[in-house]
Formats: sequence, structure tokens, C-alpha cells
Amino acid sequence: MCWRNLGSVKSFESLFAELSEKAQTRPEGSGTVAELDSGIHGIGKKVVEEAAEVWMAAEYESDEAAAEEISQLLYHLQVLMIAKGLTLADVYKHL
Ligand SMILES: N=c1c2ncn([C@@H]3O[C@H](COP(=O)(O)OP(=O)(O)OP(=O)(O)O)[C@@H](O)[C@H]3O)c2ncn1[C@@H]1O[C@H](COP(=O)(O)O)[C@@H](O)[C@H]1O
Repeated sequence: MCWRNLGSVKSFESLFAELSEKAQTRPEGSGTVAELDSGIHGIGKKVVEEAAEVWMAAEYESDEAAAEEISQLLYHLQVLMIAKGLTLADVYKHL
């Protein structure tokens, strides 16, 4: 997919804003709220699990499957950032 044709697709920044809002307002049924409530230990396990799925998909599955797993890893990393109180700027300054 060309980046110019992403339209209303979420970006890393817009997803982080959405998840930060969920952490503040704690809406019923939010998977993000449930994951935050599992604590750093629980979120860390999701990050490691998803990282392994990224590796396996990249090595043995389609590009589409790898992209989907990568999106899920980015999501869990963002949940971990929010749980730690880290901002995007805190991470970007190391890029
Ligand atoms: N982008 C994501 C996202 N990526 C991954 N995940 C979660 O991570 C899981 C990864 O799926 P897997 O198949 O690898 O794992 P699984 O074993 O099926 O899942 P578990 O039973 O282990 O949780 C998914 O089931 C989701 O729970 C996500 N959950 C939410 N979002 C987005 O986050 C936003 C807020 O979501 P809610 O907080 O649920 O409202 C929404 O815009 C969502 O689209």
C-alpha cells in the first residue's frame, strides 16, 4: 500500500492519542483498559508474544500476515508506553 493512499487509516500518533484517551476515560469493554490493568508484567508478556509472532510471520507467512503482526506489536508497545507514563517524545528522542 502506498503511504499517499492511507486516507483515514490510523497512524502511530493517532493510535497513541486514542489509547491515551482510553486510559483516561476507561470505557467499558476496552481491551486496552484490560491490558493496562494486567500491569507491566502482563503487558510485557504480550509484547514478547507479539514479537515472536512478527518473527514467525516474517519468516514463514505472507507480507500481509507480517504487516498485521507488526501492527499488533506496535499496539502492545504503545500500551506499555502508556502504562509506564512514557510519551511519544520520550521515545522519539532516541530514534
Ligand atoms: N490496534 C489494536 C490492536 N492490535 C492488537 N490488539 C490486541 O492484541 C490481540 C492480539 O491478537 P492475537 O491474535 O495475537 O492474540 P490472541 O491470542 O488472539 O489475543 P489474546 O486472547 O491473547 O488477547 C488482539 O486480540 C487485541 O486484543 C489490539 N487491540 C486494539 N487495537 C486498537 O486499539 C484501539 C482501542 O481498542 P479498545 O481499547 O479495545 O477499545 C482500537 O482502535 C483498536 O483497533
